[in-house]
Amino acid sequence: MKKLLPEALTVSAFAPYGEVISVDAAKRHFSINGGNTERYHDLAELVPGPDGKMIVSIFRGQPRPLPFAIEMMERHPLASQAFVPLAAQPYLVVVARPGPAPGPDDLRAFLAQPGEGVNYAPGTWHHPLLALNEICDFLVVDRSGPGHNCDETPIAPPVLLALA
Ligand SMILES: NC(=O)N[C@@H](O)C(=O)O
Ligand code: NI
Repeated sequence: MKKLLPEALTVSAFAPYGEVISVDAAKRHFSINGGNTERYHDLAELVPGPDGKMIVSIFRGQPRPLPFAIEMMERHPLASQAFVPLAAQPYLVVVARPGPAPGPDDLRAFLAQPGEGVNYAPGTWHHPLLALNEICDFLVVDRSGPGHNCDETPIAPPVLLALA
């Protein structure tokens, strides 16, 4: 089974798939509230899609055992989907570029640190939430609206996601 090792999550590396949501990723930040607060501004392109609206949810993810077989990927063709970790644990992100269904060689993995969120652009292939180490909560911003917004595809043969 092909092994997939994660790389560090950076703005440039993740650019084909969406945005990184973090203080360090901010293009613009400025002081507000009389100097009490710094605003890290406009971090992600939220796309609700046709007749949709963006909603905020919390996903409580069970930790995934590693190594973990990546057997499927999904995409949301109509809208973006953002995950922001609320726990002090790293997590894994496995993605492939928007477009035709990916094969085992098209996958990339990133190790996201606490404080680093991701926003999947519409159509970005990704594996469902991959929490690590303990039950972790994530704030999720994604679409509510009519129509089909989740395609799944098998990854065959599966790819073995590991940290080393
Ligand atoms: N099903 C669902 O809402 N979650 C997935 O889209 C995911 O990316 O975890
Ligand atoms: Ni998803």
